[in-house]
Amino acid sequence: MTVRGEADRGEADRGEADLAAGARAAVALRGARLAYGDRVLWDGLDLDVAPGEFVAVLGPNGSGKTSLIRVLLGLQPLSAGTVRVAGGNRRIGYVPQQRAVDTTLTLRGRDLVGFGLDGHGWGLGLRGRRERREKVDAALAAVGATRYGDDPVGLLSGGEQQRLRVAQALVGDPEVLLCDEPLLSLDLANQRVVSDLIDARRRAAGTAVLFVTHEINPVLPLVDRVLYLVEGRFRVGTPDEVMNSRVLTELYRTNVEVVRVRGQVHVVGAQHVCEDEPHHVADEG
Ligand SMILES: Nc1ncnc2c1ncn2[C@@H]1O[C@H](COP(=O)(O)OP(=O)(O)OP(=O)(O)O)[C@@H](O)[C@H]1O
Repeated sequence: MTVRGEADRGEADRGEADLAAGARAAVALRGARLAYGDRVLWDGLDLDVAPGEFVAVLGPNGSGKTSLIRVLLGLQPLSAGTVRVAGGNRRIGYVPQQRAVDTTLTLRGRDLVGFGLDGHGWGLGLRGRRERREKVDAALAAVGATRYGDDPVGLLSGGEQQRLRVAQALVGDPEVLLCDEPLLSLDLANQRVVSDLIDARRRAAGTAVLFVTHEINPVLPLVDRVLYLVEGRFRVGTPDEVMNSRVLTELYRTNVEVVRVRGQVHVVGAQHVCEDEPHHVADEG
């Protein structure tokens, strides 16, 4: 048992409350630091993502968004701090960027979705095979892909392929869904379909969502909180708390104006920071 004096009790109680919140969270990062050599992508990152919460991860090229996803997938160790994901790596769904698939790919949609099921525990028996097929059928139906579930993936449109990737990520009933620019190169209608599918899932099943994106507007109505990364600095908060001129000017260290037009957020003046200047390391979190 640890004995502590009055003076440090407040601090310790806060620490315990923090630990309790972390234990309930679907994703908990504490004092997380990621550096490649002497280049620090982020440091001192504390983030709890609650079950069912939708967190958008924003930031310019090279700010470490994909690296954060890799840490959560267990593919990249932290340089310091801790990371915990509910259910461990087996309960994570992952939706990658939409990208062109070789048109000669003869793999069927339902096979692609089936890759999302852990091969273990299903057995080779009839019952295992039937349960597996039912799960895949349900996942195909949930994303509206039943019609083309038996077609070769290479012949499907980008939007249809992306629905299958969402089905693949969801078929294993994940507690955490990690999405890395899943709307890139989709038209507006398909952006809407894919983001609505993800939103429906987190509402129905309490799946926590971390959603990396360059463009917040297509998901703005769904976003509970934003993690905004810029050159080693970051802010976490609601879209209103983070996506405003004062906070983004601090983050980018240049004059940035955030304008809201018809419910959309437009960031003016930040683009040149990531396009013209080499990415460099900031020394603070
Ligand atoms: N394994 C690695 N070793 C060294 N540097 C790396 C490694 N992985 C990524 N980087 C560098 O870290 C930086 C952050 O990369 P990351 O892909 O996480 O950024 P990002 O925010 O997702 O960028 P983008 O928006 O361009 O996709 C990049 O400059 C990248 O070159």
